[in-house]
Amino acid sequence: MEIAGVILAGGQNRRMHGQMKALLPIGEEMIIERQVREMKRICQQVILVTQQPEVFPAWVKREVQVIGDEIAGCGPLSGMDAAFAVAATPYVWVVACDMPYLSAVVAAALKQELERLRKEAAIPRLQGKDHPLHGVYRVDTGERIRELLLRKQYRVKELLQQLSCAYVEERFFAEQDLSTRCVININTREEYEAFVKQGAS
Ligand SMILES: Nc1nc2c(ncn2[C@@H]2O[C@H](COP(=O)(O)OP(=O)(O)OP(=O)(O)O)[C@@H](O)[C@H]2O)c(=O)[nH]1
Repeated sequence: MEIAGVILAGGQNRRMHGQMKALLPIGEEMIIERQVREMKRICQQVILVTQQPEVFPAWVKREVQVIGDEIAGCGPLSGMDAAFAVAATPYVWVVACDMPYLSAVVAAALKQELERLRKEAAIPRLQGKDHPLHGVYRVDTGERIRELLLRKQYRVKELLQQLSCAYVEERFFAEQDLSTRCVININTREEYEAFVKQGAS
């Protein structure tokens, strides 16, 4: 598939009172376990970008490449910048560490769409909202990310404006029988508790 998976886990988890969201259990597994398993279905390389490698269990360090931000703490673009620099594939699938339902099937479809339309990124756009943190990018867009960081432009929205993007909407998901729940993320304790209560699996 020529694609690397990137899990961004360098945020401050403020809305979760500092608790690392990647380690939250959903059903039998932690989110990170589900994510690594799902990414390995299509990715030759899986990269975890975090400033807190010590909180992750030892198996994570065996299974994935753990790196830190180079330009630290400026939001998701910091993690993307570091990961794109070490990715050894032409494409990169980026996710946030708080997405339990990320989908390899969706990522593969995004990559195909990106190639078909000869774009630089393929981004889900659902109910009018863009989801760059379940997006597929050409790895050479890393240069643009670095430039943005050096100009102190830290918004992912800014990156999307600079790239030629294929925006993939509900119709695409429906036509290919893909679930849109891949973009769900958990930001707060309340959201997490609601998730567990409804018996999320
Ligand atoms: N590597 C890296 N990842 C980041 C950084 N900032 C945010 N992220 C990740 O990007 C994703 C989206 O981040 P947010 O939800 O905006 O921030 P958060 O830290 O998770 O949560 P809050 O502090 O509650 O806003 C999460 O997976 C974060 O871990 C950063 O500076 N570096």
